[in-house]
Amino acid sequence: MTLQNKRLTEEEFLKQRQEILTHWPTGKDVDLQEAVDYLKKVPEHKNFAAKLRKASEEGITLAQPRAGVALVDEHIKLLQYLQNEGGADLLPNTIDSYTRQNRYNECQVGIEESIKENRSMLNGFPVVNHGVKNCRKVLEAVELPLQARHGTPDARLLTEIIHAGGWTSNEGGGISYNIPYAKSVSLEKTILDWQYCDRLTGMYEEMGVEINREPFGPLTGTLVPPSMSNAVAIIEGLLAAEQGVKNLTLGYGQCGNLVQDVAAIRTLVEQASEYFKTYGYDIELTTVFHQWMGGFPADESKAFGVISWGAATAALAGATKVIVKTPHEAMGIPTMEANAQGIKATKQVLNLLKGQRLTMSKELQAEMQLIKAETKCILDKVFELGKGDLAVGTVKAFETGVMDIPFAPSKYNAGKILPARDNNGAVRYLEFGNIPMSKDIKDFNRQLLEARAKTEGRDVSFQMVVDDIYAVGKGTLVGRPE
Ligand SMILES: CC[C@H]1O[C@@H](n2cnc3c(N)ncnc32)[C@H](O)[C@@H]1O
Repeated sequence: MTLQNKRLTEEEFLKQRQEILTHWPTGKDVDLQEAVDYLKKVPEHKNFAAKLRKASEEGITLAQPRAGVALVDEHIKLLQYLQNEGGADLLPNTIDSYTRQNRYNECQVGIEESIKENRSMLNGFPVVNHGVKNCRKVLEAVELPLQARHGTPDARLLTEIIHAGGWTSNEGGGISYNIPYAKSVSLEKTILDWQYCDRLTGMYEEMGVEINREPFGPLTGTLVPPSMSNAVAIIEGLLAAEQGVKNLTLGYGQCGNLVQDVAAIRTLVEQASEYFKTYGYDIELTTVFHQWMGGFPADESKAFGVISWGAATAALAGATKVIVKTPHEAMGIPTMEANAQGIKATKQVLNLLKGQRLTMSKELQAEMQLIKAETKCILDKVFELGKGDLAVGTVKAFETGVMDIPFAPSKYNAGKILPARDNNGAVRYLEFGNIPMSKDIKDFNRQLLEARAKTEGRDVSFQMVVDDIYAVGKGTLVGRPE
């Protein structure tokens, strides 16, 4: 398959499908028509796209945790607890790391060990090994829509199984589930593989089943400048739309400065809508705001402060959905109770702020214009590199460092970009690498960092980046010198 941003033909799709469904025995239980018939019987209140639409119309922000354990019955108990005790509005199925690397044999070992040890020996739900019937068992045990949340470069079999299993949303994308999640998986391969996943979604839509797609907004979750993360989100949205996806949630990871975060969400909606219109895609667009994805304070009370700030920002931005963190974030996988506490704290704030929005101001306007201009610089270059083909342009953009994600493990990422916070905690570009920003944008970013340097009595330097990475965990937003 040559890479191009063009809808897969049925022949190209079915040829891949035949092979993909043999990658694990559970693939043989996937039958597209039977799956459509099952999905059409899923009640509306358990359809992810429908619930997002309702929230968007009502102007409310939904709360969704992350959660996943090795065994089906324990996973069901966990999700029921997060639904009933936590008050979650949407439910996740966080998938384990072996599944994300297509290492299903090791999942099998993890499942057996979990049974033996009577505790989860995997860091998520091994959905491919559990298969369609168990996905349906999970769906039928809860009263909320289900989504797969993972980090899978090749998610073709996973996507086939989750949707046949009645789950009506899938997170991920060819960039966002490669660059932050893999070291040596080619970007061309993951874009091709995610075109398959999006084409399958498009086929369900054409057969009358609504399926939501959610590119992974936060990327490395470490000081990613809003314009870089918005550029990735818009590209993955456009690539998905070309394959027939209709219902998209574009996302963004909280940086911490209120005006910048609200500007990022508002600009994401505006700019993505402009591109969908330009390229003739009729998309139902919603947004997801991820509570702080960087280092967390170990102290649980302080962690609740970070969680609540993320909830407040999501509400004031008017995001359709907020992804919830837990007071165990600094430790690792949360207990069921801690996970529920994160949701309850979040919903308390969402309810207190219901109907409130950050009003327009000259600062907010200026930040939106800056993010829009920076994002346009990046996307214009991507289209130019691809000679109009977005998929080809994206691969070339990463090869040349035009697109560059801070602190990404992938060897296909240039890693020349360096972000740091300005004096108000907004994330700025300290080093641009080969990112093609205009001179006035570069000067403006520099100016803001110089202002911080002056306040702190030190030079703009890499030390600022290091200080900012540890700051939130140590209790501040900006990493001031000690
Ligand atoms: C994207 C990274 C986030 O996913 C969270 N996470 C990963 N696996 C699980 C899991 N199995 N249960 C709950 N939270 C999880 C992790 O704590 C981090 O906040």
